Amino acid sequence: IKELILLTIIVGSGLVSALPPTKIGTTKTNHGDVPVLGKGRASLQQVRNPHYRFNGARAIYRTYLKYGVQPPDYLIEAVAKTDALNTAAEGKRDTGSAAAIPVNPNYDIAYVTPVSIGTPPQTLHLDFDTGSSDLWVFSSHLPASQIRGQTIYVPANSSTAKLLADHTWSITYGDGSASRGNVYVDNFTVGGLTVENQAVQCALQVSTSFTRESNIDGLVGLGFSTLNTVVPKSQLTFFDNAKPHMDEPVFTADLKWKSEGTYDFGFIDEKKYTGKITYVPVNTSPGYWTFTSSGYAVGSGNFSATSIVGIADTGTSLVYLPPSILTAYYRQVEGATSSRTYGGYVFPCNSKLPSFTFGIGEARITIPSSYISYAPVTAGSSTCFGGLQSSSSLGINIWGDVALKAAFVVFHGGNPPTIGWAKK
Ligand SMILES: O=C(c1ccc(-c2ccco2)nc1O)N(Cc1ccccn1)C1CC1
Repeated sequence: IKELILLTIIVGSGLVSALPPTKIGTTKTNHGDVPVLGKGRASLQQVRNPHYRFNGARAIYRTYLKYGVQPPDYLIEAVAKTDALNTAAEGKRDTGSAAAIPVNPNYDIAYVTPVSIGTPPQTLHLDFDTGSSDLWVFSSHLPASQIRGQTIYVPANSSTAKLLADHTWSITYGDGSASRGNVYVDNFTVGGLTVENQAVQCALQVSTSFTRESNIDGLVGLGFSTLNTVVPKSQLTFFDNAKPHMDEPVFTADLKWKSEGTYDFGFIDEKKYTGKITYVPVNTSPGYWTFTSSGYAVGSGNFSATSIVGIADTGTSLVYLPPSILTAYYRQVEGATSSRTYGGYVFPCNSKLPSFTFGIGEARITIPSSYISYAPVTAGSSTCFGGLQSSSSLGINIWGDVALKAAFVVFHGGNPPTIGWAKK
């Protein structure tokens, strides 16, 4: 009976898998292909259960029940105690969920998310940006001339703010915008998830494009911390600081066209997507969420299988792709031209636009044509600016909000990081 119990524990625990059978053929079931080993026989491949938490006492307890033997009291107590120890060992499990609000009701120029900083909490609306790794805010250190309606963070009014002496930062973005300043640490809360001693970079100077955007009070960098610009000691992003306290080392982006979406931290909300999530590898060296798309299709045309290396960037409004893809797309748009005046592809606003599909492995994400007719070049114009533009002057392909809002995107910060895409 002892050997039997031991064998039951080892196999029942799912710690080992059955040896792979020699496949003769396969038959379709709702669990995918099952190998058929001749008439009326099949063999099922076991796989490791990643969520399994070993509890030896429970395995023995189950064996007693299996043979109809009443488990002794000490065993019942042992099962409960082991479960409690497992949970305690895993530590507090935090998650957060916060709104991603378009800064402009008519055009998805950018999205902001309410955050709380300091004690008592100061609420600012920040642009969550997977294309950078600095968390910086409009602050009381800015000259009044550079503030136009933004909410500022006043570290002097926070009892938990601490200046990081002799630390400064300076960042320049791809569109030429820039900011610089000094650094505090303080409590930082997003959707109920708090990080204490988060580096909060306070702006002493911002470029005009930030001053003009009155609905953005700063940025939360969600790129890799290697990109952080604080000197002499670079600082960790909110995500890197929060990861050890979260159920899963993930955050997800569910951006929406002209409406409010969400950023979730520490969990994947199954209600926010349909079908399955397809994960692909991430190259972390550039510091961005860099991945390879498997190709594209214009409208209902054939899928062109071609590797497109690019980044998933919530902080960039549009999609920037190689010129060859742009030509293939805009060739289908009546009156489309690449305009030097407006700096990109424009077309008559009443032109019929095809959708644009991109590949994630075998999966396909389709950007509806309504997302690609981005905005009139100037208020009231009948010429519209395209949501797909050329990356030739950037040196990097960027899947910005126009693509991200067509999907549910999982930024998985595991070892190694991966990125997952699902339809919704
Ligand atoms: O804006 C940036 C961007 C973000 C962060 C940094 C940076 C410098 C130092 C640390 O981070 N540099 C950028 O340039 N885009 C998107 C983009 C948009 C338009 C044109 C070029 N690029 C980075 C992700 C590629």
